[in-house]
Amino acid sequence: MSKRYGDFQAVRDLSFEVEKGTICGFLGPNGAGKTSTIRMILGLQPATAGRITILGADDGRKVRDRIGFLPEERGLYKKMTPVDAIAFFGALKGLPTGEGRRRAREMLDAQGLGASKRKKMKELSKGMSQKVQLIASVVHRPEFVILDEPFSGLDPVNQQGLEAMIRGLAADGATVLFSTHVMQHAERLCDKVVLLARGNKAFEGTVAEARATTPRFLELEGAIAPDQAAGLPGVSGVEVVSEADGVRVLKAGLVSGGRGQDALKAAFLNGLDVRRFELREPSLHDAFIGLTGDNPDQDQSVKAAEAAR
Ligand SMILES: Nc1ncnc2c1ncn2[C@@H]1O[C@H](COP(=O)(O)OP(=O)(O)OP(=O)(O)O)[C@@H](O)[C@H]1O
Repeated sequence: MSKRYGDFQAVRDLSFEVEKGTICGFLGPNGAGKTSTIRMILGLQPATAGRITILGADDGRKVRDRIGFLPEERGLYKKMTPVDAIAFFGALKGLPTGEGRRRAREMLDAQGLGASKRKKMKELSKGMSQKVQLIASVVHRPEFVILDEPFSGLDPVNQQGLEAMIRGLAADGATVLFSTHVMQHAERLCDKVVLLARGNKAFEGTVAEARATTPRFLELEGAIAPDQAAGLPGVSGVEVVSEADGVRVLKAGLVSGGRGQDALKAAFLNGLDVRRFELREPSLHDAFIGLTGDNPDQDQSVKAAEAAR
C-alpha cells in the first residue's frame, strides 16, 4: 500500500506479511510512516493505493472486535479506576462489563498492579498507566494486537515489564505487530522485523537475517590513526567514533571472511598503540543504518518538513 498526504509521499509501495502467532516489529525512525501504515491496516484512514488483508478481511474495521490496538496518543479517563477503564474498553469491543472487570482485576494482579486497582488513573505513574492502557487494549482477548510505539516514555524497568506482557500475549496465541524506533526492543522480542525508512521498506525478515546484511566490525581504542587501522588485513572502511587527547576510538569494518585475530596480530607486529580491541557483531541498530543509511533515532518528519521547504 501507499499513502500520500497532498504532495508528500508518506508510505511508498509497502508490502509485508505477519504470520499468525508471531511477534513482528515494525521499525523505523519517527516520521518513517509507521503510524500511517498502522492506521491504514486498522481502516482508520484510507490507503492512497494498495490493499490489506487482516484476519481474512479486506478492511480492519470489519474485524475490529478481533483486533487490539494501543494508539501512539495515549490517555484514559483520569477519574476512572484502572478496573473501570479496562472494563470500559472491553465493553467497546463487546465484552460484558462484569467479565471485563473480572479480567481487569486478574490482569492487573498479574502485572503487579493489584495495589493500584482502586486508585484513580490520574494517581498512577506513567509506566503504570501505560500498562493499564495495554491491558485495556487486549482485555477482549484479540487475535491480532497492534501496538504503536508501546515503549515510548517508559523507564527501563517498565519497558521490561511491557516486553514481558507482549511475550505473554504471543504465548497465549495472539499475533502481535508493534512499531518502535528503538531497535533493542525488537532485537529481544521479534520473530520478524520490517524496517521502514522514509516510507520505503528497507528489509523484511528475522533479526538474525537483518544483522547478517551488515559486516562485523572491530572497535579499536588507542593512539592510532585511521589510516593505520585501514592498513590492517581484512579491514575495510574506518570511522572515528570519538577522539580525546590523541586517543581515538575507531570503528573498522571487516570484509566478508575477514578475521579479527589477523588484524590484531598485524596491529601487534606493526607496533600500533592499541589499548582495546573488540570484535563486534552488528546490532539491529547497525543493520538499520547499513540498510537504510538513516539513523533510527533521528526524526524523519523533521527532515521531510525541511525537504518540503
Ligand atoms: N495527516 C497527515 N497530514 C500530513 N502529513 C502527515 C499526516 N500524518 C503523517 N504525516 C507525515 O507523514 C510522515 C509519516 O508520519 P507517521 O506518523 O506515519 O510516521 P511514524 O513512523 O509513525 O512516526 P511517529 O512515530 O513520529 O508517528 C511524517 O513526515 C508526517 O509528518
